[in-house]
Amino acid sequence: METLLNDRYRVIRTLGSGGFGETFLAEDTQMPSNRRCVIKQLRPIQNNPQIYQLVQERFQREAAILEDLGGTSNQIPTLFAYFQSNGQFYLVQEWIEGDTLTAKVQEQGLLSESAVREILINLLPVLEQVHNQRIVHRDIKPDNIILRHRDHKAVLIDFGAVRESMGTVVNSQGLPTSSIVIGTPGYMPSEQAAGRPVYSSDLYSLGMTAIYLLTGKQPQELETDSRSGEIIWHRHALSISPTLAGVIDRAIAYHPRDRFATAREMLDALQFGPVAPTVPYNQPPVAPTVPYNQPPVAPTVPYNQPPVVNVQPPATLQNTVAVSPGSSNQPTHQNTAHKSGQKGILLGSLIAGGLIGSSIVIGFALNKSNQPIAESTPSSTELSTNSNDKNVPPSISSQQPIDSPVAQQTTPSVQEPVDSPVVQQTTSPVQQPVDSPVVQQTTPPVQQQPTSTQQQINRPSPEEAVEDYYQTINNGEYKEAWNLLSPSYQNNQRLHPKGYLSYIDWWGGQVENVDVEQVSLIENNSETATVNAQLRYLLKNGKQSSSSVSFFLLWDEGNSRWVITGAK
Ligand SMILES: Nc1ncnc2c1ncn2[C@@H]1O[C@H](COP(=O)(O)OP(=O)(O)OP(=O)(O)O)[C@@H](O)[C@H]1O
Repeated sequence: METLLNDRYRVIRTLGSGGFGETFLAEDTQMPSNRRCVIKQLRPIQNNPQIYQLVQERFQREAAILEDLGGTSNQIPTLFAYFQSNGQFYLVQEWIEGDTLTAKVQEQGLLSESAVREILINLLPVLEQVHNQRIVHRDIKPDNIILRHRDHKAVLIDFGAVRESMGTVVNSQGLPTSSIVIGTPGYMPSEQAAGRPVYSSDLYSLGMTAIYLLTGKQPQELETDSRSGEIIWHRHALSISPTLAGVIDRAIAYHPRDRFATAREMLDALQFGPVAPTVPYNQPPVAPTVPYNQPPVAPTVPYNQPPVVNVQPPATLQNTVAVSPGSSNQPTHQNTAHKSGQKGILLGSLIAGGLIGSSIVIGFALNKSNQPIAESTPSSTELSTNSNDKNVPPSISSQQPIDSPVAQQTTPSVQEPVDSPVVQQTTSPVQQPVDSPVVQQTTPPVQQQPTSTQQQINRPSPEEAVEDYYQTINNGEYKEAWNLLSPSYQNNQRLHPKGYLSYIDWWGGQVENVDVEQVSLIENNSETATVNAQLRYLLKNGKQSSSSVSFFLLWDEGNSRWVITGAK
């Protein structure tokens, strides 16, 4: 049966379907040529009339930005129109006839160095324009770059901000903010995964894209150096020049300050090189970007996670995901990112590097299947996310993360709900979510670092941190609670196969309340702590269960809070 969207656009076929809705190729029946166009359907994450108005406003704002962008570069699809229908939002865009870079590699094999250089040289001026308009694309990857047939130019599609507007919620201060961050595991650097994208986040994604073109390897297929966290990719592209390798290395540096500051800088290095690579080309990637024991400044992520290498991710990990942003209202900014310091490097690399692949930050929603997300009972155990496991009551095991999602329909066993992570909100400077995901904000005020004495005085106890974590959940502040988990925990694919969506599916969808019946400190030093907690879950279906969980906490100096790095 013929579908006519908005009484105007005749759908020819579906191009794809993601977590936000479908994308159609259509023809415009109200144009003399019946010109073809791409219609992207977007569904708000929350089906809530109060939120709808906010989503609408934000959608309009972001669409206006897209219109501007399309008008300034012919390597960005023109926005023809936008409309709303049946509670859903639609963008009508120029159809770019061509092949995505993914399709190109799949069909023709690896690209040569000169082809990759040409693509980069072709795209970097576009990115420069985008960044000059204070916009971060947020989802650069081979799937989102189309080589246009007519002129062989690279066209950048699928800007993240409009999709991000679908995650608009009201924060605890009553202000609209986005509950999600858009990005693709492996292509998205850690600061973006934490909700603080900067311009060079796009350069990172472009660097990872170049690696894919040269090696055919998705980020998750690349190993990460266990000491430095750097991505090991040179061995898969031995014949490329030191100049290109150096440019890519610098683009994919874990820390934004080690990357090119601008797209223009990267372009110049590519054209006029050489640049000093973060890791000398051909040298075994042992040397970290910065010394591992360099004094950290406000780590945003724990650094003592076991390194992971060569994780084979599910194929879906190339998909764009929506992720809970960092709990910061602070605008995305490099100053903020600088605070991560060295501590963040290893973990970040784990994330950015490819570990990600399997675990990253992953978001949610965007599961391509339209199936409800399996949410596992949060338990220090993790509920398996295998389809076979979906109906199995989660059990607690040392391997199971606490708040893993699993679509669990059965009555939780006593061991089931365990849960989760931790961290304390009260003393941490609250990082506010960025208001407009699309527009890069200006420099946030630099947080003052408390003195060590102050820190000791103000530091909440680990037991309080665990209690506060559950209080946050009981208050329905799921995003805040999620941000109390370390990135590696958030990114645990086993526990959070759909990232934040898995998390809220469990906590918001199935758990009514959690009582922390008892907490006891097992171990505590200046950096880490272990807390045992006796938890009692009241589920929305009326069932109750109890479990005893050990939480592992890491003191996050920069944010003056404990974060949960694991549980069993
Ligand atoms: N303007 C465009 N011109 C041509 N093809 C496009 C355009 N926009 C998207 N496409 C193609 O349509 C297909 C689906 O696009 P879409 O952006 O929905 O991808 P997705 O990754 O499945 O969704 P999402 O990123 O929202 O989860 C992809 O193959 C993409 O290359």
